[in-house]
This record gives sequence, C-alpha cells and structure tokens, in this order.
Amino acid sequence: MRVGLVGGKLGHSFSKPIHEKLADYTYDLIPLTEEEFHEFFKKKEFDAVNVTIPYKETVMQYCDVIDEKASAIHAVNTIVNRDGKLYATNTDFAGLKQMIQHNGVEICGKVCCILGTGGTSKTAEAVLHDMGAEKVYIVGRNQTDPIISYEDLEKYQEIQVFINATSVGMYPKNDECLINLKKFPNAEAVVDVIYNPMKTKLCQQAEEQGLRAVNGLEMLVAQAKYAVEFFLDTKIADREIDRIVAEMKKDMMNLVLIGMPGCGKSTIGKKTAKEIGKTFVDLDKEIEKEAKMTIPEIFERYGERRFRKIEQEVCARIAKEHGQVISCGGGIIKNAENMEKLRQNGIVFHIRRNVNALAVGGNRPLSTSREKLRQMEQERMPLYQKYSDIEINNDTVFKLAVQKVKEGFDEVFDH
Ligand SMILES: Nc1ncnc2c1ncn2[C@@H]1O[C@H](COP(=O)(O)OP(=O)(O)O)[C@@H](O)[C@H]1O
Ligand SMILES: O=C(O)C1=C[C@@H](OP(=O)(O)O)[C@@H](O)[C@H](O)C1
Ligand SMILES: [Mg+2]
Repeated sequence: MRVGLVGGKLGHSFSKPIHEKLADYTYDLIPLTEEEFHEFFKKKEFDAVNVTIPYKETVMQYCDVIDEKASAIHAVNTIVNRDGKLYATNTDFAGLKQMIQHNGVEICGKVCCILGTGGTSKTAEAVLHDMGAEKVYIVGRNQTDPIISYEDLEKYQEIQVFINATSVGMYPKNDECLINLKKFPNAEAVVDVIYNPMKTKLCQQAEEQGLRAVNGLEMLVAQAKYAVEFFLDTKIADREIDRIVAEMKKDMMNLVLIGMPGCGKSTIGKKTAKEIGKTFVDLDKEIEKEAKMTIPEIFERYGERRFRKIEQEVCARIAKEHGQVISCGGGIIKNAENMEKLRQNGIVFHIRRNVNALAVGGNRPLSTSREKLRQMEQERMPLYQKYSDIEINNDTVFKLAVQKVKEGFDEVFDH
C-alpha cells in the first residue's frame, strides 16, 4: 500500500511516526514542488494520501468526490484512490474539535478570536461556529473588513478564547508570540495549533496567568486517526489518540537537569540518557566547543559575563531540539530566558546534593570554597525550586538518583 503526506516543506513533520503507530503501513513524506505536485496527481500512483500546506485547496481540482466536511471549509487534507477515482475529505475540522472538547475548553456562548487568516483559520472558524461560539473575531495582518488588525485587537477586551492559527511561534522561531495576554482581562483559554515546540510562548504566557492552555499535538494526532479511518474504511477507538499523544510527548520531550555545581547533573544525565535511549547533551561541553576553550579559560580570559552570553546562545539552540537529556551548568537559572526556553520542550529536574558534599575547586571557577558554595546555595535555591518540576535527591549513590529521574519522567506521562 502506498500511503504518505504530500506538501511543500515537510522536514519537521511528525506525521510519519504518528501514522505508523496507528496503522500497519509505511507512511512516506513526499515533499513536492508545484510542478511535481500536478504530475503526482495526474499519475495517481498512490493508494491514499494526506495533503498539507500549500496544496489543500489546489488539490481539489483532482478529486472526483469531495465530501461535505471538505466542501464546507473548501480544503482537502485526506484522499483515497479507489480504482483511479479520488475520494476526498477533511479531517482537520474533526481533529481540532476533538482537541478543544477533550481539553475542556468552553466555546459555547463565548467570545472567541482566531489569529490568522489562512486555511487553518477557516477550519477553526467552522469549528467555533459549530460549537456554538457567541462571536468569532478574526485577526490578520492585512485589515480588510471583517478582518481586524493586530493594532486594533486590544480594543476587543471581551475576548475569552484565543486560537492561534498562524505559524508564529513555530520551530525554529520558538520565542515569537503575536499577543500580550495581559491586555485581555476576560481571557480564559488559549488553543495553539502549533505542536513544535511542545509548549509555545503563547501557551507559556497563558499558563503563567493561570489560563487554560492547549498546544496542537493532539489535533495532529486526532486528524491522523480520522484520516486512517478514511484510508482503511475502519474505526479506531478515541483512546488511541491519548495513547499516541502520550507516546509522542515521551519520545520528544527533553529531560533538563539543573542544580548546584558539582551536584551530579553531568553524571546522572549521561547515565539516564543511555538507559532511556535519548541523546545526551552537556551544555558546558557545548559551550567549550563553541568557544574553542575550556570553561576555566573562558572565565579567566573574558570573565563570567562573556561565559553567560555563550551559555545563553548555546542554551537557545539546544532547547529547541527534542528527545534529549540536557545537563545544564549550575548557573543556568541566573537567566530567566534560559529556563523559559528549556521549558518549551522539557521537564525540569532539580538535582539536590548536600552542600558539604559538593566538590570545591577543580574546573569550577565559581566553586572556590565551601563558604562560597553555601552562600551560592542560599541565593540560588529559590530559583532551582521555581524552575523545576521534579526534585531528585542525590545524597547517596548515582544509581538511585538515575532511577528516580526515570520514574519521575514516566509518571508525567503515565497519568
Ligand atoms: N551520588 C554521588 N556519588 C558519588 N560521587 C558523586 C555523586 N554525585 C556527585 N558526585 C561527584 O561530584 C562530582 C561532580 O559530578 P558532576 O556529574 O560533574 O556534577 P555537575 O554536572 O552537577 O557539576 C563528581 O566528581 C562526581 O563523582
Ligand atoms: O554554577 C555555575 O555558575 C557554573 C557551573 C558549572 O557547571 P556544573 O554545574 O556542571 O559544575 C559551569 O557551568 C560553570 O563553571 C559555572
Ligand atoms: Mg556538569
């Protein structure tokens, strides 16, 4: 069976692992130029395909039968080839609706706002109306009635639910965000269709303010489940969506280790990565590679400020990637931005070891005496606590600490 995804740039698509967890076929990523795209649909040498940006509308001319769901939003994302005849539907609508409902975001009677005017925006508009929204505002860069502009948006204080249907905040520009939620006193929930990073800046903002925040991975998995049902003319239980979302998150999520210098982060990180099959990254080692000198040399020649700057750059680059165990340097928490970035794709573990057991001197320019370490612990402890999800004691043997890190990580996803 020849199945896959047709689109423009597909480099970072998660669809292959998702489909292969849902069904028995091999799912190919098929990036096509416009010319190749037309060739592909004239030849029809496939059994079933999904279609993504920028071809969801263009592909309609090749479809023989387009169902109501796809006609209503004028976009097709799922096609089956039966004896040379192409049958088309759209599963984005069902995927988004499923994600909103399953995460308890109230739409009925609410004033909603969609950021963006492209294909996903149209899908979101249809879903919100279907779910009984009181009012749906749409925001775009080019203001043409009824689209409102980003400049005017803050006048609409009554907005309760925001849906981001743009790609702003998506990998690799993880720190972009279109709105300041503080300006909307009635905001209750944010739904972001982006799934990479696992937590967008917009969702981080929402969480900080105690609002409900939902990122797009569940929509991606749900629309894939509905696509497989259409491809294979079968029914798959909804609980499969939860299972696959949890599996994907567990595969993609980073484990981030923070704590005092010498508390065991590098050793525990390396051992944990090996045991759970993730890539190990020691930020201090990355900094040394970047600077082409050792950490004591950086401090000696350029001082701590320069070190922190390189640390910040390296941290921003590594924090965007997935499936890693990242051991940080003890001072990573001195910069709030570092932690915000690491938290977009990571669960943060605070490794604790008695200050009297921490190494003094050696390759740690700031660990000059026991007294210095005690003072540093006093200053930093509130930050280690603020930025961590799970605390791990490392006062006995490494083996136990590694075990606790693994258990803590499992628990996040097994509930
Ligand atoms: N549980 C432990 N048992 C024995 N030695 C430990 C333990 N935890 C840390 N150490 C020692 O402390 C030092 C620092 O460990 P390291 O993994 O480099 O910490 P960090 O990366 O947090 O600075 C090493 O010499 C290591 O052997
Ligand atoms: O605590 C700190 O400020 C530092 C800790 C070190 O890493 P470890 O925590 O791995 O020793 C290293 O990044 C640098 O010497 C600064
Ligand atoms: Mg270390």
